[in-house]
Amino acid sequence: IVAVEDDRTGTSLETLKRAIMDNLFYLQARFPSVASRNDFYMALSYTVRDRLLQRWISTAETYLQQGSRTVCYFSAEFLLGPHLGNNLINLGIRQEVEEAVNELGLDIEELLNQEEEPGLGNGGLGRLAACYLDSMATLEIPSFGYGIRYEFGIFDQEIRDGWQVEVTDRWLRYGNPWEIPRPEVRMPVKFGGHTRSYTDSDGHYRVIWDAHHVVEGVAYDTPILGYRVNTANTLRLWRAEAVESFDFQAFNTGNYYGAVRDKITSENITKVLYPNDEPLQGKELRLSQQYFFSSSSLQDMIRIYLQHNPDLSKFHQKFTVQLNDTHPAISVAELMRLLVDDHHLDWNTAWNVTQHTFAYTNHTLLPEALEKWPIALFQYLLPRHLEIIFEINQRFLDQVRLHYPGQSDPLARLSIIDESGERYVRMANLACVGSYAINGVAALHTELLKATVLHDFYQLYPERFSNKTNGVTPRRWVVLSNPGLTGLISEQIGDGWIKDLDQLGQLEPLANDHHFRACWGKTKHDNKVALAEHIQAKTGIIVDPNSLFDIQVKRIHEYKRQHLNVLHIITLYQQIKDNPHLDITPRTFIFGGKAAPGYFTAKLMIKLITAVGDVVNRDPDVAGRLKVVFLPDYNVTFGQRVYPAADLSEQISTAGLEASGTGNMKFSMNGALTIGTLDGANVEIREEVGAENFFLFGLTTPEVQALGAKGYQPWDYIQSNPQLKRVLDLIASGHFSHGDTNLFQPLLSGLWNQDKYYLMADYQSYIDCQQQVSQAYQNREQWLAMSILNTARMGKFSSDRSIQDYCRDIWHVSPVIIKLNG
Ligand SMILES: CCc1ccc([C@H](C)CC(=O)N[C@@H]2O[C@H](CO)[C@@H](O)[C@H](O)[C@H]2O)cc1
Repeated sequence: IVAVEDDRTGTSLETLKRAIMDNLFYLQARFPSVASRNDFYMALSYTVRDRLLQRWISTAETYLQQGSRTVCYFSAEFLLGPHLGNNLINLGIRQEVEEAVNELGLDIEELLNQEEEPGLGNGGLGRLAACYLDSMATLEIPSFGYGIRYEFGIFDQEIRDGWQVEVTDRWLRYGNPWEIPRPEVRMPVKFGGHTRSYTDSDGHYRVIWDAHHVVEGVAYDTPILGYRVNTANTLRLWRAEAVESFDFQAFNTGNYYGAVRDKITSENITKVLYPNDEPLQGKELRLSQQYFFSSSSLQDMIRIYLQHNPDLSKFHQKFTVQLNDTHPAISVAELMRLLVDDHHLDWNTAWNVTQHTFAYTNHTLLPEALEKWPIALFQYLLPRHLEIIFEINQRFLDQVRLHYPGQSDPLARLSIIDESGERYVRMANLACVGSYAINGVAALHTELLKATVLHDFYQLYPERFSNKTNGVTPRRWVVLSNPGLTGLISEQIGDGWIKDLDQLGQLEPLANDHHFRACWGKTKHDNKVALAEHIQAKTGIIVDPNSLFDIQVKRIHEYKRQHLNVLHIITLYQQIKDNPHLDITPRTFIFGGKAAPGYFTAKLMIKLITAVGDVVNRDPDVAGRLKVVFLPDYNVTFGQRVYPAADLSEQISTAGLEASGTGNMKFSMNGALTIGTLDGANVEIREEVGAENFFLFGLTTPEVQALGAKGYQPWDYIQSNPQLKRVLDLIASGHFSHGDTNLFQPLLSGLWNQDKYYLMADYQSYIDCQQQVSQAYQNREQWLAMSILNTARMGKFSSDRSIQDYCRDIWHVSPVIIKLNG
């Protein structure tokens, strides 16, 4: 008897081919000859989705049955990246599907590139959330991701005449096969209005919130499949809908706008992601977005909880919530409101539940990124929460007063309310007061948190503080991005490393193996050739894959110092102009990154990069030995192309300012060597790979602080360094701006006068270090050995290790093994 495989779950060649064609027919209502590439992409995606649904449903069922303790990851951003390729890897059916697609006369790469990536995040914070979802599922941890389903994600970036231009990201225009709408999961979210209090029949003090308007949060679920496990967790993203999407009365009176006003204003809440990656803009809509998803998520958790437990005083034993920075910190006040006002718990019980539910992760030390909201805005938008925050703060300060008898300063600093000048609600303080655990994202960052911005809280609650160094998922960032390297590694040590990254250590001895080094080098070269083709296709610039690929990709920000990188390029350029026969290591400088639309200096930095590129790339003296490329629209798909092709990873932020960095980990895992400062996770990468395999330069954090304290004069460094002066003068001369001496004035005067990020102080050390890099690159065997050792020693930086740390030290949650039913 020929066993006929189930069309929905079978993975044999014939079954897959039939399933793809069935989905093209029954879901896309298309037959092959008229079907578009998107039709085939959709048909394939549904075919793959079918094969993870069984896991998804079995997982949900098991969690319900077992009532497992569950982690909820609250994040305003999830930078997921394209799903199809990742799900093929995690299901372990990449080969089978590629064969089926080929037999149908289609090209899997084309179909993979058809997917619009869900750009529901800005940068590091959003991508970390996505890596953590992958690891929580792979480690079989019962968990939910909760966030916002923005209709428009991070803008698409185009470069026109060297300048960034933002283009709306209509990622949903062709539909999204990876989400399941849950129209019945709707949560009412109130805004504005007033509160009134009364004493109820049992003499309890009760508060009613008469809201100005109500918006409904509607759930959209995306399966998050683990790697080679049966677990598929859920990412629940909320979309805002009007309670009444059409007002017939208004319509009948001919007030057509009135008829849809509610619909428009409500839906505006989840219309678009705020494209800022550090600088704060106290916009009302931003606070509305934060409250909207925090409230919808907490209401949903209480709904799920009450299905099995009537007693909410034990809510924190079932659920724990990780606050991804302060963006969801309003949740602390919202859980109190839900427990006290809606479920009539007494204040102390509710506070005990709240404090044992939340844990807070800080991702930045930049003062301008620490969120604080004007009291007036709170009064207007969230009047009941303001009352609750005042009550929380009063009770908190009563405690603090015991700790600091007669001292007002610590109280003023610790208070959730900033009383100086216009009054604000400090969201980091609310998060710290309302959480049982507080962590930074790299060892240095956590120490700086304890010593600076959260020092007072550390004094008060030292036991709550811990470090949780970031990590990245090796599934997307090695297996999916770098199949060549994956094959080479697994050939040598098996594929256990994909779920246990410390096994990469077994590669160490091979660093001394000439043949393995050659294979390693070839893999890297093949990736560089592929990237070179992509660069030519996207920008028309021809780059030499034999040159050193020196890459800096991350959000554009002065503290990340992309402009210091440019100073190095101009230094090399001048050396060549001075002596065209100079023996220089040919380099290709590749940049990528978006600037927040309102961040003028960052946009000018992009223009500087493209302007210098235009001149250097065409200069006959340079003769192609230096190439400068700004590759537009840096996103997850872009990252998957660029990390495997790098020789040198630029991690050159001012010491003390990059909380961790995660690109640094992705580069090193793919065999790139790092040039960097002792900042963020660079410190730990250097510890793991060995100082001899890391190109270190620049001031340390204490040195930066000391220089700042004693009064930093950037001009002193320029005066005493002719090479540096010549570089700045060349920019000022208009050499890179068609003679326009004004264009880069704002950048130059910032460096001459203030140089807030110590570029002048670090310039010479950086240049000297880059010289060492060029020399090292000349010694191919040595470079390959260093590259192999970098990858071999990256075990610590798997997001699986990070999540295991959170489970052990903060969440106290254990894996639940899923058995597939039916
Ligand atoms: C209010 C606007 C705003 C938006 C996003 C943010 C994020 C915290 C910025 C961010 O992405 N931080 C990065 O987080 C990464 C993950 O932990 C770290 O690796 C980076 O060092 C940090 O800059 C701050 C302020």
